[in-house]
Amino acid sequence: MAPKLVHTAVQPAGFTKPASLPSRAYVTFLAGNGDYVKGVVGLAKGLRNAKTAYPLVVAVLPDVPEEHRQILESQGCIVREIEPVYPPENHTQFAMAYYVINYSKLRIWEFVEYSKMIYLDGDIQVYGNIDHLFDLPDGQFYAVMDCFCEKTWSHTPQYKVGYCQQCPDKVEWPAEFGQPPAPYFNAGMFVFEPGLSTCEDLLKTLKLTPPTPFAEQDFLNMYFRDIYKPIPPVYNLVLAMLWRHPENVELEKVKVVHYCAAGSKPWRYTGKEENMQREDIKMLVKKWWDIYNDASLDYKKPIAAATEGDGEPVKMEPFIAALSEAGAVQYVTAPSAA
Ligand SMILES: O=c1ccn([C@@H]2O[C@H](COP(=O)(O)OP(=O)(O)O)[C@@H](O)[C@H]2O)c(=O)[nH]1
Ligand SMILES: OC[C@H]1O[C@H](O[C@@H]2[C@@H](O)[C@H](O)[C@@H](O)[C@H](O)[C@@H]2O)[C@H](O)[C@@H](O)[C@H]1O
Ligand SMILES: [Mn+2]
Repeated sequence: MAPKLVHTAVQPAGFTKPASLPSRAYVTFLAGNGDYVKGVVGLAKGLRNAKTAYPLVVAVLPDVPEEHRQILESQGCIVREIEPVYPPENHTQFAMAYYVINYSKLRIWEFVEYSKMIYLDGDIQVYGNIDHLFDLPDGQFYAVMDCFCEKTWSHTPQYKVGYCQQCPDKVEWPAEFGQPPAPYFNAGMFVFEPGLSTCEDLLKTLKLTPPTPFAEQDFLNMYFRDIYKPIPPVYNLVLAMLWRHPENVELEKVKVVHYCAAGSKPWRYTGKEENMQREDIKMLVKKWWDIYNDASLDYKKPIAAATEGDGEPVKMEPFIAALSEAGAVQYVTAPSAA
């Protein structure tokens, strides 16, 4: 079913897309009326800070309140409502109970006005320009490999034998277990091509696939297994890599940070959970807040170019001066951090 266009998709400045570029956009997913909207505001400002040429589309579930949608639009986001997607009836124990809502992420394959998109979780921040990923060859699914060492993986055979794809030589995959697991990606960030037939097939296949602990991440890994191409961890630093595989991380080169470790969501950070008092974690949380609170990164609505009758552009300065004197012109600022 074609996505309901709840808000007219405008090409906001700050994400100005040169006319010649093919239709590309970043896309994230927002559910509920809770605090993840802060994550998405931070992401929108981070992409602006990284000087991306492309807009940020936010796929929102119907339960995202109008106030949150307006906050996102005031930050230059293109807000698109999607229909929820639920897994088949199941008694699966998801790694996190709320993962059941994450299957709705699959709706982004319906955004066919874009030829290529980069999906980013709302708890991700972009610290360096990654627009070049849009130029990766079509027909593949690009994402960063995950790590199996966190407790969230304790249900798996690899966790039980201490095998991790991040260090395949450290613990041999036991031959009696058969083939080692195929390369497995973290579904917080990926480069993909929307397509209605792919979307239909995803949803049809989902109906026949028993849910598993990592919900849509497991499903996407199974579905795209044959065209999955790993990309370097600089494009999605799963924070646990800092203590699980520091030898695989060059923090100064990291462009994308994924605040998915327990206790690391910056807008909820208390520092109480395991690993949360690490200097690198505290630095990365501060880095996120510096962008979130930076008013210079708030979206500034472009003033529509007006022209005199003879087609000459009108000089806007005098009008702006008069309006600002009257206190009528102000830029929307991000919601308070409170
Ligand atoms: O209450 C919620 C939970 C999740 N999400 C979205 O779903 C994504 C995946 O969830 P999360 O990042 O918490 O999973 P993790 O990567 O931490 O396992 C989030 O980044 C958000 O974009 C949301 O909008 N509201
Ligand atoms: O719904 C399943 C979720 O699975 C993933 O969560 C992470 C997180 O659980 C970490 O705590 C684990 O350590 C990590 O391995 C795991 O991938 C994605 O980041 C998220 O976008 C979503 O797909
Ligand atoms: Mn995440």
